[in-house]
Amino acid sequence: MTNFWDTELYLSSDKDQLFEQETWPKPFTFNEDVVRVFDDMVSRSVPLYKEVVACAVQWTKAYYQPGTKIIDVGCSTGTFLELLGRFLKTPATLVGIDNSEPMLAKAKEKLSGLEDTHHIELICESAGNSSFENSSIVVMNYTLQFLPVHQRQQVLNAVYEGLVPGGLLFLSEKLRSPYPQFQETMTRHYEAFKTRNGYATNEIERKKEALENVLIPLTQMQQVAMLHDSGFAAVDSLLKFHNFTSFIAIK
Ligand SMILES: Nc1ncnc2c1ncn2[C@@H]1O[C@H](C[S@+](CC[C@H]([NH3+])C(=O)[O-])CC(=O)[O-])[C@@H](O)[C@H]1O
Ligand SMILES: O=C(O)C(=O)Cc1ccccc1
Repeated sequence: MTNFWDTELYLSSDKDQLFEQETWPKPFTFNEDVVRVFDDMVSRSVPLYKEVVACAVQWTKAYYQPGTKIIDVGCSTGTFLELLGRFLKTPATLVGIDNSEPMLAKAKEKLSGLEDTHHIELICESAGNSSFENSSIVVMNYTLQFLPVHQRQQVLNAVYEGLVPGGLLFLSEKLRSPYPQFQETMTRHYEAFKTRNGYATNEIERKKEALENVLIPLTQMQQVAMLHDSGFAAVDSLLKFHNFTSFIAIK
């Protein structure tokens, strides 16, 4: 098998040209049009996307406890679960949760090759209603940021409650700096990253408007405080590029 760090993610979608067209999703939502281009959109819009997914796999392999569940909240098209399923040798129960039906339809297709090895469950529900019972791994990459701010603590509380002792939460979020000057510079550098990845200025501006009040970033201090308040004692950050950060938290 290919060396882990040389392996490619299983990405399959059309090119993201949504915000170049006459109409675009405003407010932003994960509808069929977005799902059709999602893998290209996420990999060109999230800094270090491949590295984050790969790190989530490595940490999952390090903290997985046989007989428990591995849950990906906001699993989208199943990219993390697919990479994990290929590299996790012990048969496991892999659970993908997402509230977008078209995302899960895509995930089902992507994960179909792993059904002989792993037990796969795809659940269409809002993370606010999910149970995390008997899980040793909960991955939540760029999903909490889409929940209303007042619901986030309750979801993290439920994750903490559901994890078995020694269990891991791997959380990635788009954050904002509490210092306006840093926030402004970070945004500029993030937009330059999108430009380098082929997005035109009007695409960047339109998407920014569409995401207003939909993707609500917290500061790192607010996010870490929420993790501690839900019960996690050990919380650390693992990767950060501009305003995108990944955290690990152990029960
Ligand atoms: N309340 C909710 N409940 C459940 N799912 C939700 C909710 N709100 C949004 N979603 C789902 O969360 C996912 C967010 S994308 C995650 C990327 C993935 N983790 C990846 O690593 O490829 C990140 C991004 O698009 O920036 C989408 O699939 C939504 O349908
Ligand atoms: O924050 C942004 O500007 C993004 O484009 C991140 C993102 C990536 C994929 C779907 C929605 C938001």
